[in-house]
Amino acid sequence: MIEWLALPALITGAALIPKKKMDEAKKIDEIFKNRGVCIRKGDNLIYPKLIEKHNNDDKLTLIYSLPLGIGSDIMEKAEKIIEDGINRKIEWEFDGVLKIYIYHHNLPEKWNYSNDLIHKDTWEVPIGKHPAGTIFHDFDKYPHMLTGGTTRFGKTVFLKGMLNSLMMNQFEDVEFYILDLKAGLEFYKYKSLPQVKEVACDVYEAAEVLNQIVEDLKQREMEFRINGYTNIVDTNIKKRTFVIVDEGAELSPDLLANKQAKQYAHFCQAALGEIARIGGGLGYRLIFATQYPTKVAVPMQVKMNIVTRIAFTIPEQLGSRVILDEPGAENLPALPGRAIYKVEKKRIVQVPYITDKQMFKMMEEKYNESRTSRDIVNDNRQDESDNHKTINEGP
Ligand SMILES: Nc1ncnc2c1ncn2[C@@H]1O[C@H](COP(=O)(O)OP(=O)(O)OP(=O)(O)O)[C@@H](O)[C@H]1O
Repeated sequence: MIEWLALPALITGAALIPKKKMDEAKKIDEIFKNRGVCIRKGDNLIYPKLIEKHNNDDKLTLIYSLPLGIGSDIMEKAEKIIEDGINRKIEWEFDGVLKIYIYHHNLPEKWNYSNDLIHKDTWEVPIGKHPAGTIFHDFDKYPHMLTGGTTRFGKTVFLKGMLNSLMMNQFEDVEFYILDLKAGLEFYKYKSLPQVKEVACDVYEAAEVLNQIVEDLKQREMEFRINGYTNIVDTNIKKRTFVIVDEGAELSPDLLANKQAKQYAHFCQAALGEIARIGGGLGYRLIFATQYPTKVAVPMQVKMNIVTRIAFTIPEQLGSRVILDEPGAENLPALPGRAIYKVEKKRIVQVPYITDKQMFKMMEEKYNESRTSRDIVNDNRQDESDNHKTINEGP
């Protein structure tokens, strides 16, 4: 009797033993098999081969050797499938071997801009939180930036965050020209800041401002030539000039109906191309943003000279290719501030959130601080001039 009962008990016991969770590497192997990510050699199918596996506090890194004939393009197709299969976002890169990164911690859905993001006296601005830490972009290393994404996913907040960081970092040495082609609704309010030289609100004003910038650029180029300078970062010149374009598509002749506006737009695109092409070494930094990431909205000359790309959520893979030169942004979750930052490699980040109110408050504090320190400097100058006077007026 006891023996008779023992068998079902064993079976029930076996059913209660939890199944061993399939680990990520095994799941990915399975996905490669199920999706036929392989090449055929005779009767054999050869799949990507896991050659190394590292696990640390931040992430699991899986390194695969790929059989000849399979390139990084397989990941363009497999990325989303792997993410669905392991239920986590992944990052990957290919440098002879395929590296897949699976982070242990998820990104926050929102986090606020704060004072500790200010890197005083540098040209570094926070881009966003990444599972491995906060990522900063150095405008002296990579002078220009192209950003795109569907409306309402955080481009403007991102641009404002950068404006704020640059102001806080380099209060005395930064200047801005802003082409706010959404009728000035976002940036015109910053026009009274001494650092903001001009805010253009339509294609005609933009052409005027860009004309001025191109003139200055030529002048600066001549000065550099005379002095034998090749790049501003190797000189003592501290000033940097940022040209921010928010809604670059408004400068696309193909998207404008009015004949005269088209002509101005042609000029604007050519001028922006020139800034992107030669401005970097001369201290000009172009930030070009658009919510219509199409070939006509992003001039070729601009795109070709911008290494740094930031894509917010974009519905079509085509749009991701315009901004990043590869797919990915179409797979981002529909969260404002979630973006792919690409320079050297792609990283998914959550951009810090900042409001106009917070910016005005920080800027006001900064003005008060700089006025106080300027008053102190002026007091010293007073002493010096008094000394000077005394000497001049001596017997
Ligand atoms: N980094 C962020 N974190 C959390 N929420 C954000 C973030 N950025 C933007 N948002 C939210 O998304 C809304 C839209 O952001 P934003 O105006 O920057 O979008 P946009 O892409 O510039 O849109 P549009 O092109 O229509 O101006 C904001 O009002 C805010 O509520």
